Amino acid sequence: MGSPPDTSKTSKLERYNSYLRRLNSAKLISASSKLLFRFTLLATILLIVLLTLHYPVPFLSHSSHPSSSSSFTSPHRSLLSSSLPLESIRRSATPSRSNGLSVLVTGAAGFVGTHCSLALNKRGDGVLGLDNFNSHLYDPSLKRHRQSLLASHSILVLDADINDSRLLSLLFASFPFSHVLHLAAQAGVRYAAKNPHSYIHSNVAGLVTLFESAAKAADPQPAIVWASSSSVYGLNKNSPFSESHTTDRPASLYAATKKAGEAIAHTYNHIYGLSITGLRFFTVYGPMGRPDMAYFFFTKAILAGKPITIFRSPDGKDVARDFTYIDDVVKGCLGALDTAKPSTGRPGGGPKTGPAQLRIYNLGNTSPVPVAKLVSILEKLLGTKAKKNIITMPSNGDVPFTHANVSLAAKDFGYRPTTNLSSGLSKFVNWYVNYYGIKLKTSTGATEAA
Ligand SMILES: O=C(O)[C@H]1O[C@H](OP(=O)(O)OP(=O)(O)OC[C@H]2O[C@@H](n3ccc(=O)[nH]c3=O)[C@H](O)[C@@H]2O)[C@H](O)[C@@H](O)[C@H]1O
Repeated sequence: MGSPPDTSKTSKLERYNSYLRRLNSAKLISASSKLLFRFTLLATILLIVLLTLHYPVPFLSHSSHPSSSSSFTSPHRSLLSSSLPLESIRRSATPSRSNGLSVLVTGAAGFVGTHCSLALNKRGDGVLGLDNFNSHLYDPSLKRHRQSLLASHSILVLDADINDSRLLSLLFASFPFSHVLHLAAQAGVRYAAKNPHSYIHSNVAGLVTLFESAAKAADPQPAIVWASSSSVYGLNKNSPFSESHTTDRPASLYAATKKAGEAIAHTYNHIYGLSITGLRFFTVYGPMGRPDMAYFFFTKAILAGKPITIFRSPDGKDVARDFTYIDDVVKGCLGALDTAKPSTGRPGGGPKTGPAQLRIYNLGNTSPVPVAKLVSILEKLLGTKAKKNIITMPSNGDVPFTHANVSLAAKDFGYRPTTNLSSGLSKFVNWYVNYYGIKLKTSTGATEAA
């Protein structure tokens, strides 16, 4: 019998060949992954270049723009850090008086935002404004007008949404704001039934974005004063409304989002030590006001000879509001800013060093006036009779009356409203006829367009 063939050499050879095959395929894989990596890198760079060319950063500063709008369905693109006008921001936000505040005002081209920004600037505080100039409630050309007015006082208003967390973080990281006056919000009680998600977007998501950025990106953390609303009292029957009353029966989604905001404020105060003050505004009116509010569109309709609808409560009583003049509200906002204590959180959202201030105040006029009376004041001021259509208040989120007790704000920062509805509306009408170029023929006669 012959000896079995010697296979040890052939199997060694096979093992060596298989090793070479593995090595080659590994090289192939590595070469192709390198190629893939380079290709991906190149494609990404190309994409970035293309995006930058096609979508230039939307930035508006002191210029007046005809009509740009944004909404929660098409949020603003974030401002890139390289395109932030840091020098203009610094100039606008730096106080001109010693120990002045440096305030980031959100909603600065809004009604209350504009008046507060002007008042802060007048006394030497620094102001940087943000506004998204949306067209939800009224034609944003009035917001552009307010922006131009602010620009004439060297106050910069950036075209930006409070949901832009990247921008907010950049701003907080770039400038040490001592305070935030947060007035950007989706306002309007009845509009909430038409566009509910805009309220969630601004009053809930936007508020969280602001608190997050202030808590985690700012060093030092600013103190925050923000706009809540009298509407949180909802169907509360105790009058006058006091901060100690329960607010668990909101009548509109608007009210519910403001109430949610107060709860969210509590959380950020508790966890991150943000100093937060909520101000419950009571139907604020005056020059440069909101065209969607009753006193404003009643004026327009009366002058045009068109009918107006006046609501009566379901029990047949007059509907009444604690109408509050803008200058009084501005004094309240400044008082709240001046008495706000610093936040106690550590930069980067670290644990707070101790409890921080958490406050809520009513800012009202303390004397409710029936809507029918407001109309009769307007009739006198405009010299024209209104065509009135009186109906029972539809179930649209409205409440029958509001009435503020302001003793807490009076005690803590000397808040004392001084303007009654007649003199406040007189100032509004003067502004209105000037702004829209309307001539009142005589003090008691008819009116005509200029
Ligand atoms: O304090 C607030 O928290 C809110 O104030 C404001 O809400 P309101 O008090 O509802 O003001 P506004 O619409 O001017 O109606 C005034 C009166 O006219 C009555 N009203 C209204 C419309 C109409 O066609 N007829 C009518 O009688 C109506 O029934 C009411 O009695 C802000 O808009 C809101 O954003 C929020 O800040």
